[in-house]
Amino acid sequence: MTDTPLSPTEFEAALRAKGAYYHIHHPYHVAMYEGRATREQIQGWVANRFYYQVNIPLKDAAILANCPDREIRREWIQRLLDHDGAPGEDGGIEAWLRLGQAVGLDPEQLRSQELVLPGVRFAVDAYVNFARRARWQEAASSSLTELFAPQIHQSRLDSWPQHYPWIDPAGYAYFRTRLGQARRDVEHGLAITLQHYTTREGQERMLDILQFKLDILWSMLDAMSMAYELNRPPYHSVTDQRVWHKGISL
Ligand SMILES: O=C(O)c1cc(C(=O)O)c2c(n1)C(=O)C(=O)c1cc(C(=O)O)[nH]c1-2
Repeated sequence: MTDTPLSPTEFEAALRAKGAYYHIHHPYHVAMYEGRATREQIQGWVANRFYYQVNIPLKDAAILANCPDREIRREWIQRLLDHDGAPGEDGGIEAWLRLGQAVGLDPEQLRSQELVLPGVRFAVDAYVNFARRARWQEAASSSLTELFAPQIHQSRLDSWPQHYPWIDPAGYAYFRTRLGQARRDVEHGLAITLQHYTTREGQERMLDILQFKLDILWSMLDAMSMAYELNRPPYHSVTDQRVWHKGISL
């Protein structure tokens, strides 16, 4: 491997090239987008993704906790407010609960996490734990899968209403709100990343970190494919009960 660092333009292009592995290309996502998903598959996705939603603020709080730079914290804290809601306002988690209702799920069932598959839980937990332990710049840059997120939110807004008339359109507000929030997050995350990784070794490491994050998103959908497409949820060969753990609080 050469030691010559990539220029900021080349480095950004290398990051964007990782979009080839974004979960927008996962067969589970493609099926949802193309209108081939069943009601149970959509509900399973919404219920499992809820675990990602509730963990994003924990992940961002971990980044804040590790970051000594006040200017960065002042901007980063917006991400917590986006999901948790500023005082007196609803945030993304409430919006996701409304998406749940729109697809026929009871908010209490989402909150109970009883549908969250172990594979999804482990993948999301890996993201939060990485943010707790990594240098804040590395954890911040791992959010850059959001480079590709506006396109995936837009794909749902464009295709779901026509394919799934049974979904209450009020549920789509989350995707619409994220279009702008993700673009703003990316601007900040990209600025931190381009400034922090100036050696070739560092840049290669960052590309590995981005792949780790892509693996998390892909693995979540793999677990959902097993459960809801192949009808092989955990322990399917021994029971049809959801016996798996629902999170161990420490
Ligand atoms: O629906 C999606 O496919 C998707 C993907 C991602 C992502 O790429 O990590 C995020 C989101 N949505 C999202 O809604 C969101 O708030 C979010 C925060 C982050 C992050 O890493 O900090 N990713 C994502």
